[in-house]
Amino acid sequence: MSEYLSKISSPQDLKKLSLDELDELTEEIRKKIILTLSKTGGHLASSLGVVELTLALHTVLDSPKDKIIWDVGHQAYAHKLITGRYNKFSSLRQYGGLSGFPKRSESEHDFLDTGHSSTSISAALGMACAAEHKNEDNDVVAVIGDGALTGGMAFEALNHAGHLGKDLTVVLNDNEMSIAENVGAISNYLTKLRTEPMLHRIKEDVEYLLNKIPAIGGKVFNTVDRVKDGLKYLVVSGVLFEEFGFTYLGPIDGHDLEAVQENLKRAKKIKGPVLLHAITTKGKGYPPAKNSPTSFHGTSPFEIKTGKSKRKREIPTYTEIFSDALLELAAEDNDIVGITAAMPSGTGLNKFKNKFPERFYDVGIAEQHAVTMGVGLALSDMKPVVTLYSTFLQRAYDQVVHDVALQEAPVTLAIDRAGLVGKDGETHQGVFDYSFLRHIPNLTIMAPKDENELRNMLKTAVNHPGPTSVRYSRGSAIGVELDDEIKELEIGKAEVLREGRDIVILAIGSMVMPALKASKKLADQGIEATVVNSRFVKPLDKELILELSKKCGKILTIEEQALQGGFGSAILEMLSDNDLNDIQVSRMGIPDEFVKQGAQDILLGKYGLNQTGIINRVLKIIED
Ligand SMILES: Cc1ncc(C[n+]2csc(CCOP(=O)(O)OP(=O)(O)O)c2C)c(N)n1
Ligand SMILES: CC(=O)[C@@H](O)[C@H](O)COP(=O)(O)O
Ligand SMILES: [Mg+2]
Repeated sequence: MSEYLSKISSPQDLKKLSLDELDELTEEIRKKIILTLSKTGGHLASSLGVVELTLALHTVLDSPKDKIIWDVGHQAYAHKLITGRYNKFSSLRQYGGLSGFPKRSESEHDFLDTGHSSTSISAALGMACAAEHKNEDNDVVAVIGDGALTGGMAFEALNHAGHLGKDLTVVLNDNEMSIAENVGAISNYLTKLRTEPMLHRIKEDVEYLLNKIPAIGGKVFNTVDRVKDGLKYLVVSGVLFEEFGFTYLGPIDGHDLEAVQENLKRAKKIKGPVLLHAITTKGKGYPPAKNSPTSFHGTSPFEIKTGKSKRKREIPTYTEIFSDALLELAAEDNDIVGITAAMPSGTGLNKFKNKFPERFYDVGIAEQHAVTMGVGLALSDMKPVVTLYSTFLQRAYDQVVHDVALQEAPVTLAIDRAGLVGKDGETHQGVFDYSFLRHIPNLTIMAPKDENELRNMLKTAVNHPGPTSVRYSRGSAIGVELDDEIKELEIGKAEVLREGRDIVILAIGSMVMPALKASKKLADQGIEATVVNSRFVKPLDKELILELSKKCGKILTIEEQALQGGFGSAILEMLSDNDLNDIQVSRMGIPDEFVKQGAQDILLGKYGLNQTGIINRVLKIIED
């Protein structure tokens, strides 16, 4: 029974509660999050880890006057619950419901729409600068995780914030985890800060004593300063952050509400940027999530008692097919290297990591670096497979242009979660990759119709002498039986799956099978469609497509991608370039809008990208 939580409609209500009452509230918040996510799924472990931090922030600060920016935003469920969204919380991540991330359109307490990592310090700095320009007296706090701190953008922002010296607080929520184990030198450095408390004690004691020495003239003062400076290097303190121009506070126990409150108050008083290092536990309060934070980072619905997932999947996912195919290819080819940007489980590279640890690289949340590191490997005769979600590849656009394509480096971009990803919503839909890759010279762009073709495309890609990309969907593949052998495909060759006189359907990737099924139903109504599995967005099978277009005169293109600049646009361009402007072309895909959250099948249905939608569209074209 909720005693406090249901009555909290804004952070102001929190301020009326005593510490003991706030403590009880943390329990209620955790229960509510666990209960809701057991039904909806979502980012459980991260959210459970910041409950005290959230209450401390909202009791010390005065939101919405003061601004709290959550990095990535996947940990902001407690924030949502106490900022007027308690009653809507069961709609979390559902179609039409509350977003799983902060959304400015949802609340006056959300200041930045997030989902992608490492943006918080930059945005917070911009807001701190704006406050100064406008003579406004408000605090700005960025809350960033240790994983998000591996992103280059976070360091660009620290660098600049320290230089500007504006009042800004960065709360570093250090739970020693990204989605998987956190990686890199910064992560090791944070471990030192956490694990050498003796050295902190010494530093604090000596500083205290030095401050007691009366400042008789500049000489002693300078000596004291120099000793203190030297001390920073002697002991492990937050020296790295201090060198960036920040005052370092911590490390503190991020679950000790009072300690966090006190340190936030201290930070408010300090001039210039402050970094408050809070140690938290991912999954706190729910043993299955605490024991297995990676599985409960983003979870599907689960049984509360055991933590067991309720999802039943009989057909393997495309990610699993990719993961096994890569293992098979790498077993025969020592040059194949796997790269992930902090998503070894999500991309299926975990298996590769276990089997070929010496050929596996987790670069942290650093997509740009992942791509250009791949270039270095490729230009040194290795065969890198850079495995990224479509939405996160957006981060590395220039690296693909300038480093991969310009030098024709044989890098394979394995683009997972391409198309509609579902409940993560706008920030994560992978619907732009054809558009931002298609115009880049030298790149070969493929998308498979089923699992066998994914395997074949992967082999084609790793053995191709130039840059390639293969994109595949989130979730289950088609369920076809796997061929004994993985075969290379001829670059730029499409496949005619069915011949018919009334219309030519040019489908690509995930849209091929629905188009084929639709064509069979249409045949029952006397409409005969040619169905082409286009396979390549670049190079297109020009000869085949021009021939079919001239013969039939009616084309329908179908893709799980933005229509602007996508596969259908490529067909239009090709027809126009060949003076075939009288061919009737219709295009199915995602219109010029950001795709909201919801289950994948709901979203596909909304845009007509399923069997029924295709049938309706063909009927309309034929009737017109
Ligand atoms: C640019 C980008 N790459 C990858 C991701 C996927 N991702 C989401 S959360 C996360 C880990 C974040 O770790 P941390 O900041 O420490 O937060 P925690 O979950 O530990 O609280 C990753 C890799 C992302 N959101 N954005
Ligand atoms: C917040 C974030 O970016 C990831 O946790 C993402 O939600 C993972 O998506 P998948 O569930 O598709 O792996
Ligand atoms: Mg973390």
